[in-house]
Order: sequence, then C-alpha cells, then structure tokens
Amino acid sequence: MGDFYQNGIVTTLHNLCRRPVEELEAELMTFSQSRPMALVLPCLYSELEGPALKHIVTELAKVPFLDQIVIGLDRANEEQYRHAMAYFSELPQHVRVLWNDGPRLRQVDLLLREQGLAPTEMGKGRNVWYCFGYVLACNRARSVALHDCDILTYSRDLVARLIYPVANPNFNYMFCKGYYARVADGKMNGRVSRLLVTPLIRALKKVCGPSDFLDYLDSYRYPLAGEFSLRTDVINDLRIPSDWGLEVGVLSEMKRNYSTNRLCQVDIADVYDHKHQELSEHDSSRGLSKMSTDISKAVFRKLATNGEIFSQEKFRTIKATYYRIALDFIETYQNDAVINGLSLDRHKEEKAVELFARNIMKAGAYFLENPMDTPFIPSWSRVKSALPDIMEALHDAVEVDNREYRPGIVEPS
Ligand SMILES: O=C(O)[C@H](O)COP(=O)(O)O
Repeated sequence: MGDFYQNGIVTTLHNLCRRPVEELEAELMTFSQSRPMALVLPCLYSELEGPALKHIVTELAKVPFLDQIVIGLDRANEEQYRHAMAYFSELPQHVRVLWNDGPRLRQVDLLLREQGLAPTEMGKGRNVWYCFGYVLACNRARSVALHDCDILTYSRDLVARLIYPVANPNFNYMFCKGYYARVADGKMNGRVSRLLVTPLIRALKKVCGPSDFLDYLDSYRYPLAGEFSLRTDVINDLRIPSDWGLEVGVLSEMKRNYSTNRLCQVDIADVYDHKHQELSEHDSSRGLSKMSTDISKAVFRKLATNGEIFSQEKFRTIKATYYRIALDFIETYQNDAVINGLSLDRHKEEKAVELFARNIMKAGAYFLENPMDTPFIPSWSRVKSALPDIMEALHDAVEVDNREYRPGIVEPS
C-alpha cells in the first residue's frame, strides 16, 4: 500500500485500497454508455512469438467495457499478418489490426509522403500515430488507452485503472499517465527512467534555473511509462516524435495544450516487468543507448522552444552536473533496494550512467549542429487540412485488409 502524497502539479491517483477489478469494471461499463472506450496496442510481429502477448490477449478477452481494440502491427509480411489476424481473433471486442507494412497502408503513407506529411522514421511513434489516426477516422471512441505488448506481469486491472480517469464523465482529465514501481525478480529496473531522466531533469534545473516545464516533467512518477490514456479530442492537435522521444514528447504536448489540472497520473500495477533491452554500449543506434540520446534531444529541443539558449559549454556543465547527481541517485537507489531486500548491481548502474553522460553530450552536439532537425510527425488536424479525404482512405484501407485476411477466408488460388 503506497502513500497519498500529491506533488501539487499534476494530480496523482494512487492505489490506496486494492479495489476489486470487477467493481471498477462495473463503473466503467456505466461510463461506456456515454463515453465509448478504445484500446490501442502498438505491436511488433516478433511480440506475437514472445512470452507476454498471449497472456495479455487472454486477459483482454475478459474486459467488458472496451468497445474497440486497435492493434498497430509493425514488421509483418503477408503470412505474418494473416497469422496476427487469427491470433487476435479470440478478442470479443471490435478488433482491427493495422498492417503497417501492407500494400494498402503503404499507399496511404505514400499519399502523405507526397505532401511531406508522412512520419520519416519507422518505430513505435509512427505506429501509435497511425493507430490514433484510425481511431479518429472511426469516430466511435471518446476515451482511448494505450499500452505496450511486452508486459510480462499483465492483469486486466491495468487497463481498467489506466482508462478510468479519462472515462469517468465526472472527472475533468484530458490525459492520464500510468506509473508503477518497475521491480521484478528481486531487482530494480527502469534504468533509463531512474538513471537518465530524473537526474537529467534535476541537473537542468540547476544549470538552466527555474522552469515550469522541468518541474512539470519532474512531477510524473514514471515519465517513460509506455502506458497512457486520453480523451479522443486530444489526438487532433498532438505532435509526437517518431523516435524514443515519444513519451517525453507526449508529456510536453499535454503541458503546451492543457492546463495542468486537466492532467493526471495513475498507479496501474503493483508489479511490472517487461522485455529488457540491452544497454548497447558499443552501438549508439540501438538499445538504451539510442533511447537515452533520443530522450535527451527531446528535452533539449523542448527547453529551446521555451527560450533556453544552449552552447557547447552549457552542455558540458549539464553533463558534469548530471553525472554528479546521477551518482548520488545510485546511492539512494541502493539503500532503497537494501531495505527492501532487493539487489542492485552498482557497477552496472555506474556504467549506465557513464554511457548516458556521454550521450547527453552527443545529443547536445547534435542539437547545436541540427537545431531545425526535428523528428515530429505532423498533427492529424494539419494532415486533415492538407488531405481532406485522408481519414476515409485510412479507414477504408484498414477495413479492406481486415476483411480480406479475416480467419476462415480462403486465399484465392
Ligand atoms: O523505462 C526505462 O527506464 C527503460 O524502458 C528501460 O527499462 P528497463 O531497465 O526496465 O529495461
């Protein structure tokens, strides 16, 4: 059982008494009459072969309040898409699988590309963006939740608690971020969140001075959580980065577009474990190395748009300040681990911090050299104004794919 502390910036909705999921679901069923709900699942084909997704699907099959489930499938060929359609067919909700690499959605992408409006990088940001576009095109859901497909400790409470704050018509929230303690197998995980994001924010506050944006970012208990929910209207004006800056980018957009009393965070799980990526010390285009660089760039970009002026000297100071603060954090995490009987490998933690410090400098150098190079995907409202028929084209492409590859449909010889 946790505390009931409020940070005074975004509301925190705690898990104070382990309310039975059936009770939450009964309430959500009532809300769904006025606010139909959708779930978006960005997914890689490889996750269908991994250990987490089957259980997620089994749990979701029991969820009564979701009207619609939209699965964005990346890196799948035709045979794999067919398999995915069968795989998700046990879900009783209105289910659509977006075959992002299929010819029909490629054609939609081409239409956007001709106008310079298509996402430039492959990845989760792009996948989520297309799924959101499809949710808008369907015009069914009023509230949408999103979570990853690699959660090993999934139970259906997670989606109920995640969507509740934007589904309850008596609440005023437009956006809700999930949080949890990322502890599994006797270890504290969440390396980028603990060892990069929090110490970097604290370092930036020291070097750049007071900042509403940094205080705001700091008020999220797990800023990198892949789980969030929002009211459908929010999607129209959302400009999200296509790289690992996605989570920080979404939080920045919410602060820009809404007052903080319309934003909240919710405790969604007692335990949370997922697929861990490697640190990738020797290849900065992969793993946590790439993630830490993309996130640092996203934070610097945002501060620059708030008027912060960066220079190489300033980045050097940020790096040095970050490094000192991160080392102090390791001590704090270690003591927290010890009192809880968890293990923490201090050497590995310090190696991660050394890599992240180098990547902060790299991200800074990249920003100075390419200040206008932003990985943002345009908002759907801009896309709709440039291409008024695009929603229909996206909707039709998804419907035809899903009809053609429905299980039981015989392939033409
Ligand atoms: O949230 C994070 O910090 C990153 O996704 C890495 O998570 P992990 O250390 O749990 O793999």
